[in-house]
Amino acid sequence: MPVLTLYYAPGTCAQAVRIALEEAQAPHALVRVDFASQQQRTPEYLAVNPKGRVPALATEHGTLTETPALLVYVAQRFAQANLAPSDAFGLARMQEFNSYLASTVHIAHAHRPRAARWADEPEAQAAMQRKVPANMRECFALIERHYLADAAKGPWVLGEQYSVADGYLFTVAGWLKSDGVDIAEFPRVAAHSQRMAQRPAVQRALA
Ligand SMILES: N[C@@H](CCC(=O)N[C@@H](CS)C(=O)NCC(=O)O)C(=O)O
Repeated sequence: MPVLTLYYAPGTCAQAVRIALEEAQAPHALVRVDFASQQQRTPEYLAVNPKGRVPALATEHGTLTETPALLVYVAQRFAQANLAPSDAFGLARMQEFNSYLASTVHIAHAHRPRAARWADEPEAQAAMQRKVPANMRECFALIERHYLADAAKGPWVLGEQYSVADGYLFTVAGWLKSDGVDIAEFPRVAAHSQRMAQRPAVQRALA
């Protein structure tokens, strides 16, 4: 019986953690949370994660939430998989990138489902949804010109070293289409996603 259990829903930020677990070849169980039936708001699931969100990762020490925390946990627990830099600066750079995705891209993307709950305020709802593509473009333009600017450093977010940040970028880039943005507008992000799609661990995580 695996010690780790990942609570996830397909297409969500939990995919980044699935990719990390697959890359680490970490024994784990999966529990799919059914958003269609609002399972994330049931008392049973709120007992797992009081925030009513995925991902959540149950461990023998307790349950962790927040994607960047889960990613660094998997990287450090399965250190032999080399999914994070071991030096202080490199690790902080990876955390910087993951925090950027969580605090900007994720928020921009989440405006669409959150607006759907504002049925009693149709104008505010429409205004919020209209802004999603522009907000996503702003976030990805920064990723393209800042984090992926120097392709000569290597194919991954941190350069030569593949890390859990790559699975996170791949996951959020997968939201562009449904948010009304063509990934081709960001050629470095598009090339990164193509490289990611070829990794066996990513293919297992998406299966
Ligand atoms: N800050 C959290 C955000 C988690 C989050 O918002 N997850 C979304 C899926 S990507 C979710 O569970 N949404 C369900 C809901 O809001 O009802 C993280 O980084 O893990």
